[in-house]
Amino acid sequence: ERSTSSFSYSSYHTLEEIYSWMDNFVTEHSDMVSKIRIGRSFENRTILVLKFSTGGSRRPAIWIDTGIHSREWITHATGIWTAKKIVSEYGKDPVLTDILKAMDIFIELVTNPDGFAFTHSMNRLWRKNKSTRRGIFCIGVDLNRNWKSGFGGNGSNANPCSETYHGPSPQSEPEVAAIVDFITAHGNFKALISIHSYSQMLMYPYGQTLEPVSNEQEMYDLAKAAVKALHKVHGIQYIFGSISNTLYLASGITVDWAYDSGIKYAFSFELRDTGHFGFLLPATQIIPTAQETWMAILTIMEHTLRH
Ligand SMILES: O=C(O)[C@H](Cc1ccccc1)CC(O)(O)C[N+](=O)[O-]
Ligand SMILES: [Zn+2]
Repeated sequence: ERSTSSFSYSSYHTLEEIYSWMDNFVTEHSDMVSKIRIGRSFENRTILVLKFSTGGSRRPAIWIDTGIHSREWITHATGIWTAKKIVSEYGKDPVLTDILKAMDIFIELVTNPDGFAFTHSMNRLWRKNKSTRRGIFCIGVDLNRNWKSGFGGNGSNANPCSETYHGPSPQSEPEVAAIVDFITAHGNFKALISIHSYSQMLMYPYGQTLEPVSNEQEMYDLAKAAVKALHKVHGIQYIFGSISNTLYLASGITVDWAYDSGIKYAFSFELRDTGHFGFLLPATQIIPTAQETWMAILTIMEHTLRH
């Protein structure tokens, strides 16, 4: 494909189609968008991040990742639509324009490329990455349990055959280490949004404990405002709160690491639906889901800009 004009934002795509779209997208928006390779996956696929910037150097930054769990296809599709929305709205939407005049946005669309390829080739419901180790007879680590904060705690599993296997050590997985190294080296991230599906929830740390974060009231109020903005678009109801309170204990997760690393506005979405289709959400819901999620993301980004 030579241009993004033939790309369908209302369809699910393969890894190759997404990587090809990224190349065309960067070419077509080279004034604002660049592509950064932050590492390689276990099976040696390149791990790519899109950077949206209108200038400056090392501006305060916002991180968005989708697809850390490979079967959650609505999240990659939402991320792609969001990338297109950012370049379309700059200079039009005053809030987004203000954000991009002061901050940079980084989006990692395929955070688990090996798992994603596997959901297309062999097992649509694969969740983990595809790492293997000598003497271990089950494949893959849950990349949302492999982070340093609370590693190995309740809400993660030491059994390699578990869907929530935390791996042999924190950041043992190249897909996690690549993000940790990139965000740590950058050193100026103010917000992190890690997008999952499904359940229709907007959550914040901690997952590892029921203890509230220091800015719990602020996070609660921001999540409430974001969920309200989301609901206004298509009437979809989200619940919100801390991960441990709203969902269950989960240890070694992305947003607990981000929060403990000083990224105070760390959130995790669970997109549509509430279980009717689950991970197999029909493609007809991609654009409606992305449209409503955009309003919540914009709310979080604006708060980050202004605080
Ligand atoms: O267990 C998980 O990692 C997510 C819930 C979650 C999401 C963010 C931080 C901690 C937990 C649930 C899901 O999105 O993976 C759906 N699922 O259980 O497959
Ligand atoms: Zn998930």
